[in-house]
Amino acid sequence: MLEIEDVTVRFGGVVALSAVSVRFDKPVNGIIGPNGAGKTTLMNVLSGFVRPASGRVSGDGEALLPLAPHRRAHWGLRRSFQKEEIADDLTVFENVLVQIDHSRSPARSKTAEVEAMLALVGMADRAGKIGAALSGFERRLTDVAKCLVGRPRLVMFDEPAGGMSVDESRQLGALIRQIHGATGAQVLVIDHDVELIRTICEDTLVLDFGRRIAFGPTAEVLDDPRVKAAYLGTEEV
Ligand SMILES: Nc1ncnc2c1ncn2[C@@H]1O[C@H](COP(=O)(O)OP(=O)(O)OP(=O)(O)O)[C@@H](O)[C@H]1O
Repeated sequence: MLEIEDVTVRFGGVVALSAVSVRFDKPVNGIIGPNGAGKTTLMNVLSGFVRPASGRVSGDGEALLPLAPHRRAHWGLRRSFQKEEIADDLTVFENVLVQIDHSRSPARSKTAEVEAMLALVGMADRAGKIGAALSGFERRLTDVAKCLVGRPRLVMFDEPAGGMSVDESRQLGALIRQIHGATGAQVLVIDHDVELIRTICEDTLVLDFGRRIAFGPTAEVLDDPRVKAAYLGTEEV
């Protein structure tokens, strides 16, 4: 469970997040809002790139804000960025293995874990392909596998469907739905594709100008007049 309490972030005169509190306790949770609403800032607070002016964050009861970013990774925090981080000269298998190479588990169990996650994302048959030869979608799937090895507890996706076709976005959505069952990790997804959020997220947080304007079951939230008003003139909900 991820608990965010009273988190405020300021960049000079801009209040990017204003006393945001929310408790995510479902397997897959969404964060939506118009441009500049504070979505990425909230993920940056969780991953440790941005230090809030005030507030607390706990994951499974453990305070996360005092932990340096690498300690959060050790705790089980994973993040997939809009632009995937795939090494061009390594194979798909090696790109994923690098994530857990330092762990003390026996080599055989690390290999088995990488193979299992490549099978889950549908890349087992391309494990030997080098990064430079991958399509955009294959890079995304490899990046997801990287997030799933090493016992993740919280996996965050920042616009995972950006640049994907409708079919790829659907496949990615189905994969994201499987993460909790396969690894036990909770998932947080930011995306402008409201249909993706509607399909895969049990609960959704809506931010607007750094404030929480709605939170709860996704269908109810998307039907909320305040949410529709926030999107008016920008995007369809
Ligand atoms: N490093 C920074 N320095 C100054 N201002 C920032 C910084 N990062 C974000 N902001 C500002 O904070 C506000 C929230 O930005 P943020 O990127 O979190 O929004 P967002 O909801 O992710 O938007 P988008 O959907 O466009 O990605 C915006 O006004 C933005 O200009």
